[in-house]
Amino acid sequence: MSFTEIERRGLVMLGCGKMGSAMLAGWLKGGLSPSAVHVTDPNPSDWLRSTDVSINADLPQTPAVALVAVKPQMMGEALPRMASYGGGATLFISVAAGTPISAFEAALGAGTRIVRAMPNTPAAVGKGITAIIGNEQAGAADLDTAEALLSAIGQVVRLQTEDQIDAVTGVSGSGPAYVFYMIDALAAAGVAEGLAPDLAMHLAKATVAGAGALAETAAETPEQLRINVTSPNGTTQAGLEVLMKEKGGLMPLMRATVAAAAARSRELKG
Ligand SMILES: NC(=O)C1=CN([C@@H]2O[C@H](COP(=O)(O)OP(=O)(O)OC[C@H]3O[C@@H](n4cnc5c(N)ncnc54)[C@H](O)[C@@H]3O)[C@@H](O)[C@H]2O)C=CC1
Ligand SMILES: O=C(O)[C@@H]1CCC=N1
Repeated sequence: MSFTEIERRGLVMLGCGKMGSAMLAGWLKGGLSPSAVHVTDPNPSDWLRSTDVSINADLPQTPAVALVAVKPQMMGEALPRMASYGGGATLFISVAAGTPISAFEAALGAGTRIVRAMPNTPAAVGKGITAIIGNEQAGAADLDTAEALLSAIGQVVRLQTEDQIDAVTGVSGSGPAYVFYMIDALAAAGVAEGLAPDLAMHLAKATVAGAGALAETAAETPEQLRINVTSPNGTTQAGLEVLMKEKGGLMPLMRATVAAAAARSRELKG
């Protein structure tokens, strides 16, 4: 399967909210024809309506790909609409947290090719990272197709086992939210030190974006990059003595944060 086939047979999206829209924005930006995309969503956003994709209209009979992007809690109600695509002709890609491959196999029937994926919202600007794992029916070509599609919105990593996806969800699926909160916290701390809110937010956003870009591209480890900022007995050292406290510092806090998210992912399986 290739993008040509997606253009020819269509891509159906079941649900197109925040995550679906982030992915769709990336695909449209990457050159996917809006006419190839068919969205089923009872509550399409203004942004979605502003695109030229087909919304809540007739669906293709055997689309190349069906992307499932509804909340796990809506799955039972939404998935039966896709049942006619089960059995093998259409490749299913689900981004739903918590919903295991076995639930799709039960709803869509034996022989259905399913790739479970965990993306994140920086997909909207082509900077996402998505982890994927396929079921037994999904062959190498299906994983290649999923990877090609998801590469249009950022990086793709392949998992060895499905249970890894709970930890992935806790780290990179939910991770952007932690970083956005860190931006808010950094900006609020700047305001508390006397900066105007706009300036503090500008500094916080640019610092997180710049540090992220440096961490991703530099040859040095994040640890070394941190050391490079830290002059002996200087300002950073004073700040890090608070942030790196063994008890109550960022390390145990992040450990507990990711553990809670991963535990919720496991819980959603029911
Ligand atoms: N938001 C994020 O950062 C990420 C979300 N996910 C997963 O993506 C999925 C969607 O999450 P969000 O986009 O955040 O939620 P959302 O609430 O923004 O989007 C869900 C969409 O599904 C639609 N919907 C509800 N019932 C439906 C039905 N019966 N048929 C078709 N569409 C229906 C809603 O109208 C909504 O537009 C979830 O399963 C979530 O676990 C995965 C990774 C990251
Ligand atoms: O919060 C959630 O459940 C979804 C999954 C990962 C990010 N958002």
